Amino acid sequence: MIDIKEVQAEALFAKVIQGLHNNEDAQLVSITKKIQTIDALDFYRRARYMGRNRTFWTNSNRSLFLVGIGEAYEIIADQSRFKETKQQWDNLLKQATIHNPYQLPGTGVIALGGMSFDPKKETTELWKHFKPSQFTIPEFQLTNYQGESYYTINVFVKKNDHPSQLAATIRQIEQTLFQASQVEAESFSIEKKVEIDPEGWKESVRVATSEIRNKKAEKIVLAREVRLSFDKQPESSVIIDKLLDTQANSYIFAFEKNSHCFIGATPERLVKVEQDRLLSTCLAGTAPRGKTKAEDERISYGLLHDQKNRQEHDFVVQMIKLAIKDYCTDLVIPGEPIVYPLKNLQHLYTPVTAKLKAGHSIFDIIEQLHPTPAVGGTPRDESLAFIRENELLDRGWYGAPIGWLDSNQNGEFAVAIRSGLIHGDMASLFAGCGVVKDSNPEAEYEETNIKLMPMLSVLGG
Ligand SMILES: C=C(O[C@H]1C=CC=C(C(=O)O)[C@@H]1O)C(=O)O
Ligand SMILES: [Mg+2]
Repeated sequence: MIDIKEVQAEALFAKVIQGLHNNEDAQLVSITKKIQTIDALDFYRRARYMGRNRTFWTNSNRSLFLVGIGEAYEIIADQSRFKETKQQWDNLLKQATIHNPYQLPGTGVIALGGMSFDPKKETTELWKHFKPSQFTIPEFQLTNYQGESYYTINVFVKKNDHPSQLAATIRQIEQTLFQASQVEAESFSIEKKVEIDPEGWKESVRVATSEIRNKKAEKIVLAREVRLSFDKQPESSVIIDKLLDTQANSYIFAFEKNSHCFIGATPERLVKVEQDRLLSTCLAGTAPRGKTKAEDERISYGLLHDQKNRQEHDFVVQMIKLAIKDYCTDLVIPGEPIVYPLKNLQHLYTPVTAKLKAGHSIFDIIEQLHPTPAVGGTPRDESLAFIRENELLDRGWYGAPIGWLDSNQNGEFAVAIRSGLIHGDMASLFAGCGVVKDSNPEAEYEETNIKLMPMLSVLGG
């Protein structure tokens, strides 16, 4: 990795091209500069008609926004996807020329992407554009970190590229990206809403409960799908806008792949790493919000003292503790959960902090953690086998790690729940819940209904 201080894009392209030996040789050039603060969603909106995929990401306290436009490079992996993604990323960085004087988390070259929930489950037509592991190094990237904007261009330069042509193309695209134009967002409305086999789903909850009572597993998370059709294809920027307005305390994300867009507002952090500081979260156990303050307090007190929900939560705490202990020191996990309030529901929440041991990366942690019992179950293999066989849907990227990493040991991944896939003028929304020995199919069904609300309400349902 070459780090340089002062740059002119065209001169830098020329220098890098000169250093390439043959036609197969290529190298990533990444240039970051600080710019006047601009709105992340505006930047995303302006790229709408560029014929490039867009990515949007913001963390739950809105201290970081990332927008990626296009693909300068893609890292795709299937088998051994954690190790392979890490290796491809390291190789790319080793050869890259990077100009980033700021070194703040999320600035400079980043990879943004996600994974499928279960690579062993056959991919259906619905998720054909989303790979088992797929990370994009965007061509154009905006990082808003603590209210300041940083702009990055990434170019994968080849031997027979022309520096002046590359620079001219970039300038042309930047005219659109930085032009203060008001892109009118057209509204859309739902024409049809279909729940995919709710009775069949309740039956699968019944079967899971009896497996658990027969000691085949302790917890199994089962998800279901609701399919919507619209009068026209919903534009993702409209949905993001509404999610930003309504879903505080949640990560908001969108990954476009051709005419498909995976989008949502998840409250669940999988892992955040800043240098060697590690944060993870146990989030499981659910209740609705109250209509008045008094009712809300009564419900959260009830949630904190409810045996069934505490058990659901505790499986996650125990698993995360075990999964990361060999990779960390200074591990701190409080003995009691607290309540994490969201707009439509509240969860049991236990924060996890630790120090990542030298030599380990965020990918090692994701590999250990995914899937936690908040989206898979306990024990992992048995619950996954049950889901693979009995669940009535292809989860695709739902329930899986999504996030970003930079070239300075920083990164953050969330668990992609409270989400849906927009495909043409249709959307598939997903919600699941933790089935334990005392689960009641009707109550679990109601729980998935409130988990569908964040997405349903912004889509007009
Ligand atoms: C699997 C989902 O939620 C998980 C996260 C928090 C609470 C959960 C629960 O109480 O069942 C689930 O484990 C989902 O929203 O689709
Ligand atoms: Mg639950």
